[in-house]
Amino acid sequence: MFHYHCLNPISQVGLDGFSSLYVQTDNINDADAILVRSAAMHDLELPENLEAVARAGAGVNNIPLQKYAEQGIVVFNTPGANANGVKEAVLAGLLLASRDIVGGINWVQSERQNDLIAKDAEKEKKRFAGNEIMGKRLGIIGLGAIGVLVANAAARLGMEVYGYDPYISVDAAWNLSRDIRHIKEVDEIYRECDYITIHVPLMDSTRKMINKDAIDKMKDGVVLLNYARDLLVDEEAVVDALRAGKVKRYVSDFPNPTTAGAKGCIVTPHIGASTAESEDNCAKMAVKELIDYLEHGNIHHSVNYPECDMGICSTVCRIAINHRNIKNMIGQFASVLGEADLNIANMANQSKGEYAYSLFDLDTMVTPQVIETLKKIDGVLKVRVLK
Ligand SMILES: NC(=O)C1=CN([C@@H]2O[C@H](COP(=O)(O)OP(=O)(O)OC[C@H]3O[C@@H](n4cnc5c(N)ncnc54)[C@H](O)[C@@H]3O)[C@@H](O)[C@H]2O)C=CC1
Ligand SMILES: O=C(O)C(=O)COP(=O)(O)O
Repeated sequence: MFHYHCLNPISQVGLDGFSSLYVQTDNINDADAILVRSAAMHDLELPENLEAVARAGAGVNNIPLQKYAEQGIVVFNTPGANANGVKEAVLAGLLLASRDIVGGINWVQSERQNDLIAKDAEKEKKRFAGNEIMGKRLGIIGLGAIGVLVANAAARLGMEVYGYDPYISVDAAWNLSRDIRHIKEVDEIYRECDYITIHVPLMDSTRKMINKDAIDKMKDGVVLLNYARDLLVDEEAVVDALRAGKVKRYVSDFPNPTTAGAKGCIVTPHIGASTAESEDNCAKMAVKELIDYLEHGNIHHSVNYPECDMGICSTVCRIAINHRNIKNMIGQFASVLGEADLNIANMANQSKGEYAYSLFDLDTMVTPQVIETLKKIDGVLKVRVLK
């Protein structure tokens, strides 16, 4: 029996993927697994039995990945599962920044008692006039799951799309329309584009990457869109640039005291992935990842441990070991198992950065003493026995 705890509301369609082996608990301290969306986990006291965390979404800046890896806790996310939801929100952002749709709607609301509204609308509408996006140049920084969808959709709407991503994955490159211009220096995006949208993860290396220097290089009247994370942008600098007329509009999905209400900012309350479809997709993928890890020890889409898959165990038992990526670990595991007269039928070992993961399928049941010996090896962070 496994217990899971939800730190945020998680779509029931996804949770229905858990079998009767799983019970939802309100007490986080009972949890073997946690499902989370954007709740901040940095200061959270960790439950003792916690094996895994699944982020039903893409961004993992709310989770202390290294600290969890140190404790052998595998953190998953759900790559691409909410990308279409965000893509559609970005398309809305492009249009909201180009046409004063919100101003127009507000005017109609304010005039709702006016019997002459139809006639007055024809007089007033020039105040809400805008421009079209067709033919304009859109720069996309970050061509992952979301950036690629935005690029292809914008190209289909007639925009000239420039894409920049020095670390683009092979899959993303295959999915990118051939109409997208491959940009190798981000400055070219700053220099040439009428609209710039950012789709990179928040990490130390990307924090405030859109700063005053970058804005100074941009075209006058540029529109910036940020559906990724507010901390990627120096928003004080953006507000100054809006005041100076350098930036025309800043569209963001992350309200904070700097941007909420600031002139020229169009801010939504982090709703990029808040669609029924995205919420269901993320929850379904997260639940699948947890089940495969808790029951079979397989790791898919982890952000702090390597991919590792040995399918379903067809021998007597499987041992899963989370450990440091240092030399002679496999040698030590094999000698402990050999000395205990246990034959390794199948094994896998994968590493990612400082951490590694090993699976051993054995022909005989392992004893608690052998598990204790494995746990004592320097560099071992967690040992589990699975059937
Ligand atoms: N507003 C919302 O509700 C949502 C926001 N997000 C945010 O969007 C971000 C991106 O999401 P996905 O596209 O799904 O992630 P992804 O991991 O598929 O793509 C990120 C891309 O950024 C690229 N990248 C990393 N550093 C870069 C740099 N310095 N310059 C250019 N490219 C760089 C990577 O190579 C990768 O291709 C997430 O990390 C999250 O913060 C994601 C989903 C929903
Ligand atoms: O997936 C992401 O990175 C998001 O920002 C979506 O966050 P949410 O699940 O809507 O709280």
